[in-house]
Amino acid sequence: MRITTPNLFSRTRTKHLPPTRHLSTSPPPILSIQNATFYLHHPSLSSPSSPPNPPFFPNLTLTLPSLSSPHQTWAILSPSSIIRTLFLQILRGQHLCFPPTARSHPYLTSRHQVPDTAISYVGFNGERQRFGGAYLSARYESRVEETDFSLRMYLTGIEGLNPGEEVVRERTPERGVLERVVKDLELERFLESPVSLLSNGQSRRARIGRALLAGGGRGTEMLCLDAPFIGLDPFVSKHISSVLQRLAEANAPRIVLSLRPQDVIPEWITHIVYAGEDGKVDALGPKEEVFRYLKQQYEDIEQSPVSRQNPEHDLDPKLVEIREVGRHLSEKGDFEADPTEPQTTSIPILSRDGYPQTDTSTTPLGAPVVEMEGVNIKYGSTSVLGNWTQSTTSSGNPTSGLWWTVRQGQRWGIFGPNGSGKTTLLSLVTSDHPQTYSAPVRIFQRSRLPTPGEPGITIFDIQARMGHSSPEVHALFPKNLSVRRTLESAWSDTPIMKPKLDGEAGRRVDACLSWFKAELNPNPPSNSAALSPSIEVKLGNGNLDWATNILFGELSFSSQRVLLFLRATIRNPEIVILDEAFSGMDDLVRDKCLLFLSRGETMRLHYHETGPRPVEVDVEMGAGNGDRVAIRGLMEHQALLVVSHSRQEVPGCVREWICLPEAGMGTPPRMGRWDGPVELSARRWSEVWGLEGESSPG
Ligand SMILES: Nc1ncnc2c1ncn2[C@@H]1O[C@H](COP(=O)(O)OP(=O)(O)OP(=O)(O)O)[C@@H](O)[C@H]1O
Repeated sequence: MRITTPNLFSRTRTKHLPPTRHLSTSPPPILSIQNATFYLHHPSLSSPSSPPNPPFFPNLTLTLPSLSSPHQTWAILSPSSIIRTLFLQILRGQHLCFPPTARSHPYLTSRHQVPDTAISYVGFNGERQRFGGAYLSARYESRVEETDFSLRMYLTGIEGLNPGEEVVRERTPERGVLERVVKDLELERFLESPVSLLSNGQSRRARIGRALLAGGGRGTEMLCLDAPFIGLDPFVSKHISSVLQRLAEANAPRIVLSLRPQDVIPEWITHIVYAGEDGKVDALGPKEEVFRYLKQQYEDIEQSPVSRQNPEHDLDPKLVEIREVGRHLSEKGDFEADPTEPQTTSIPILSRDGYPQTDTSTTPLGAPVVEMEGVNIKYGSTSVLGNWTQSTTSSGNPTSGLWWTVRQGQRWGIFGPNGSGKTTLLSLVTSDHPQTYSAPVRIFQRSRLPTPGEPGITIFDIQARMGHSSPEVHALFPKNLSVRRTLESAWSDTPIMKPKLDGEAGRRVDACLSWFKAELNPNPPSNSAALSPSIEVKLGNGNLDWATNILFGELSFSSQRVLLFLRATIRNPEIVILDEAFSGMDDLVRDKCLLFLSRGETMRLHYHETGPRPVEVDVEMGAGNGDRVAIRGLMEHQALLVVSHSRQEVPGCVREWICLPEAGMGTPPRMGRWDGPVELSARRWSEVWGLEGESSPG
């Protein structure tokens, strides 16, 4: 049974909080929205057979000043990536506004500018693709194509081979502007390098720099940055935040950010718009006021008599949302929630993927699947991985290069600052890196080159025994494969080759599609919420035709990430590599994937009054479900390698960790072992970053 608390959210009208006074001599606002509602398609064209076309931000009233005292800098805070992006797009004049005159850009109009060019948007989905989309192996070729453009060319937008004089004049930044932006973003040493070589963190900074320099650095009045801190290490995040603060406070340009509830909200953000998953703005105004409102909502839910009397029942989705947002904000110290009465419950605390605070269980370790014995990866004279001496467990003596062994049954977290070599390390495991041939690396106990009495292992052997999801795989994945074919491609050598499927493979594909249909089917039938996936599978009710008709490229970014995560894990391969695999997913979707990674179809997350809790599916369905389970999660013969910059995205099963040093430091990597899931202990995360005793870096 589902409990709703109708009165809690009866205030569906936006909470408008007191406005800041504008200077009497102020120029007109840069954006004015007066009681407007937005649509993706014209509402009069909607028919019962057309895709859903809900109104967004209904009856929104919002004014962004072009200049104000005290200074205002706005951010949109939402748990939904789609809503965050839509909001920023709406600021730029995109999407249909009703009534059409309700949205205007008076400041731009007074200067004969148009939002399309004067307001820039920088999103961070599919970054690699925009950098030329070379496959990962191409990134490591020692000779880069001469036509590959340099970071300097990318930043100015002068990328063609023979740009016209006018283009060059228009795009060349004023003297000193390029140098300042490059210095601020710490990109000086990469200026003449091909952009295809940049790490994820470096390319993120490059994209911000390019937006700042658009039109020669003269044209951008406002810069909308969509979740700019995803994928950045805590130190780079701090640095970029201070650069943005300086720009925002100088109005050069004005900055609007989108933020996830778990992001550190920069101190210099003064105003917030909070919009829920349903696309409605619940509150907007000065940050402190919005926090006060969210805190009140959060505490109302925590103390709601309706849900307290029924702690074992699922909560209404809106309550789940506010509760999750409130939990993130109070954990980060954005507000201090009043302690609720302790719950008398005998249920032990578990991470969202079902691991206890201190985990005493042991997974038997099997054979080594990755062995690195003194790896040092260099380009010319610059070493990017392994430029250190390290004590090895075998000899105990300091030896040069990276020494690292991964065994079956181990779950590793690979951490380190942006540019420290995490992706390079994984490219040696997947054998995408050409130096895998010469470096002392053994995969599945074999080298790439033959050794006396033993043939070398081929790339097809290696990749058939691995599942891999990463931003690079995502950027290059063929967009025209159907949802079903995407999953089936786990059984083929390359995504476009015909997969070799058997009955078991088909059963697994169907199980994933049923379990994740809410996340993967953008046009669910109206009655689809009635049954939980496990019950639907049991009853054989699930019609999965949609998965053959919908293409990978038609899904949202978050759903594409879900699909690639499933493709990496569906076969239970010997090595699973999840490189930033959960970044860009919305919180609740990510939690569902994390639980599926470890427990497959055997557990489901329930959102109770006492918080989200994984429960055995057998309990939900009655005993006897065991024989119907096609996917049970990670198994003993598998090794897991995870790269993430965000604690929330690290699976609860990860125990071993390695933290690579900042490039050029010459210090060895630090390694350790956690005694439980990192989700339940900020101390464990601080340990990785060498910050014990300090507040958690995120
Ligand atoms: N072919 C190449 N030539 C020169 N330098 C390269 C090449 N390929 C990668 N690099 C450099 O190697 C360093 C390590 O990059 P890598 O992508 O492995 O870092 P990372 O730890 O994964 O970073 P992030 O967290 O930002 O994703 C970076 O400074 C990158 O610019």
